[in-house]
Amino acid sequence: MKRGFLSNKNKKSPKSSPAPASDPKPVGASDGAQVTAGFQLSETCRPYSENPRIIEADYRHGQAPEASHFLYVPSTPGAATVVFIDHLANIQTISSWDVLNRPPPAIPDPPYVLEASSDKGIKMVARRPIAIGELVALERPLVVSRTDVAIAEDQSASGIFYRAALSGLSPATLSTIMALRNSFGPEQEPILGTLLTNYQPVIIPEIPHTEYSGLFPILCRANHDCSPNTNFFFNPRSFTGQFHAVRAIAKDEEITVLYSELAAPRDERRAELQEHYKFLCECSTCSLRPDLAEKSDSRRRAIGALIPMMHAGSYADDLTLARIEELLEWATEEGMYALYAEILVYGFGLGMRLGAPDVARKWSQMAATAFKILDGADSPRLS
Ligand SMILES: C[S@@+](CC[C@H](N)C(=O)[O-])C[C@H]1O[C@@H](n2cnc3c(N)ncnc32)[C@H](O)[C@@H]1O
Repeated sequence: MKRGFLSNKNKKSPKSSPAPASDPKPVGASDGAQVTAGFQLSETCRPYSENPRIIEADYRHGQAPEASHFLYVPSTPGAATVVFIDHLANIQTISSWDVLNRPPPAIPDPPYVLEASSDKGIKMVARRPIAIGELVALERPLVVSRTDVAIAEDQSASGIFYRAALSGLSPATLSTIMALRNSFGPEQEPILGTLLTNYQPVIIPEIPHTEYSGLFPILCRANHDCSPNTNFFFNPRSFTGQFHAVRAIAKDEEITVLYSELAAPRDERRAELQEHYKFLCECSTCSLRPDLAEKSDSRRRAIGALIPMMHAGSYADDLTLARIEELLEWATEEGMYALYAEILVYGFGLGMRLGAPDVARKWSQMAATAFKILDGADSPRLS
């Protein structure tokens, strides 16, 4: 899956009313607000409930269904390690989830270390060989925000909204967030710049049709590669972000993940990465010599052309099993493991349509194996 971007940059608040004239100030101590220097609830915030600890982000929205609220977990003032930013109805749903009261599972002997890189800031590196399908890293998010969160214009560019949202987190959590990389310069408010640099996509099946972004403070240290060696999967059962190795990773090899659209030619991938993450990709695929780069581009284009049909479940009349075989081979050689799995599912459908049940069965089994490698045994795609 493509990395999640916030789509809130110009999102208007649900109901606009005049901005308050004065600077933001903390609400009274009696409401239990954790106030950290520079991070405080704005004067448009007001407590909604103490346990669960929910703050209405902007009372000027009145009872608008899409008015933003903050939920802090755990509720104890000063102890929160996660903030959820969402509409009230979803916030109330989330606050009832027992999984958030349980510690996440731990990997006893994590196979990675974080190191300084010569050119990319911090990087994640394998400290021992990692097997294909191995769970590499796992952690809870510190921030989970719906991607289309409504923020009043007077609170967005100034950072008031996000300072308020983060103000209820524990000081240690806040420090962790503020130590993360911000690849945006003065063009972006610093907290939003940090979130945009590091967010990963979160799908919460219990809340369908809503996209979320999550801030995972270790996972976000992994750099991008156009043929990544891990897949990011958000596991709703444990409410954790996870990296699963999609091929064997050697000791000392950098652990990478995908930030961009895989099935796009190099120039498009680079343009997208430059725009959203402010770097020029020089991964091995982007650094191929011209003839090989052209070959890679045409293969990725061909796979990309299939995606709308895969999503629609439609099949061209002239599509053959041999063509699917060819695309599977290209996806493997291009290191596009997530798309390889999707093509297998699509090929299963084609095999059934063309009266080739043996081929269909083989691809269905291979798809199940691929999903287990990509997401682990909890993959929703295995059911
Ligand atoms: C989510 S952070 C990754 C971790 C980051 N290296 C750090 O120091 O925390 C994203 C930022 O890392 C850098 N980055 C990630 N992948 C890169 C790559 N393949 N080449 C160069 N810089 C990269 C870019 O500055 C990008 O905006």
